[in-house]
Amino acid sequence: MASVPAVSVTPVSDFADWRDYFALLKPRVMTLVVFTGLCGLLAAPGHIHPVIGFTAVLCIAVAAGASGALNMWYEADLDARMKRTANRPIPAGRIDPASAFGFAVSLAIGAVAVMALAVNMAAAALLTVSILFYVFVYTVWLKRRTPQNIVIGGAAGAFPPVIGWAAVTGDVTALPILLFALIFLWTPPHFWSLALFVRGDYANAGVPMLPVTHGARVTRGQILAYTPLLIGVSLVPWAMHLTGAIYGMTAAILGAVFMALAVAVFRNSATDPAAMRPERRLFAFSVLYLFVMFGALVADRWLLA
Ligand code: HEM
Ligand SMILES: CC(C)=CCC/C(C)=C/CC/C(C)=C/COP(=O)(O)OP(=O)(O)O
Repeated sequence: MASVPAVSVTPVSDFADWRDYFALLKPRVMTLVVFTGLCGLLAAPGHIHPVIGFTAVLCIAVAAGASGALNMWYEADLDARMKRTANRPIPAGRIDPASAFGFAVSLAIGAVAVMALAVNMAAAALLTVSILFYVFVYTVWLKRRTPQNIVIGGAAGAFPPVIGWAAVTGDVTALPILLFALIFLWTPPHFWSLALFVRGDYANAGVPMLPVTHGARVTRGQILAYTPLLIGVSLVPWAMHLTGAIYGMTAAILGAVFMALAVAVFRNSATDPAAMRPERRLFAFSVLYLFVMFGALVADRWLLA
């Protein structure tokens, strides 16, 4: 007798729950966005009521999450072709694109509206620019067109400390502009070190990331070229006496480590991701670097004030 076929039970994970909506917000990347935004706010001169300050940081988090969700909505086709992203809620079929789009647009509009009403117009305007930059300039316009996508489009991720600062002061002065430049110059080594060891994914999806279009050697050279620029800019706030010794020493020490790791990447000639330990180390360190640098900025302002 033929055996009875097993009844197919749809796994619970095929249905969206709150965790899938949360995943749309790219929560891991958001940690650093929130931290740099909070540090921008804490480093700014003047006073902000703690509830308003909390609201401003929440708006930055929600807006960053909303633009991450819009990025996932727009790129579901690419995400489906990459191992790292294939299980995201939209390509995996757990959230339908229309629901994701509605969710993301509502959050983005809500975040800007609350920032405008509860905090100030300068912070709301900067928040709007950063959302539009991530969604239109990076995701829609540049990502599929040029290996410079993350250099130009990456500026979106440099806005949070400027927004945090503007939430307190209502304006933008030299220090927040330097913090913007710091993240702007940090993004290429951050991303290209990762892109080297996940190059295959981007090649499969046809995304023109630098290691795909110009190979590992050029990418490693570009990482090495950006690192001294990053270190140079990181020291300017201290040289201009906009920050104190804690920040200055942190920038010097972490900058030296960053440089040593970038040199190790440059000296590596491996093309097999399994032999890209220097690249993995630099990527992991890049995240720690930004956390510690912004922590030092706040420590300076509050401990040495
Ligand atoms: C265009 C610029 C950028 C690109 C293309 C990029 C890309 C990536 C990718 C693909 C990952 C891998 C892990 C993941 O999918 O979560 C990652 C990790 C990460 N990125 Fe970026 N990134 C950029 C800029 C930024 C910025 C500006 C920040 C924050 C200031 C940031 C913070 C992080 C953090 C914290 C992680 C680690 C997440 C984890 O623990 O897995 N990134 N980035
Ligand atoms: C306040 C505000 C709106 C902040 C902007 C948020 C932000 C951190 C933007 C930086 C860009 C970023 C994380 C790109 C990720 O690349 P990707 O989207 O190509 O990554 P993926 O391959 O993982 O989808």
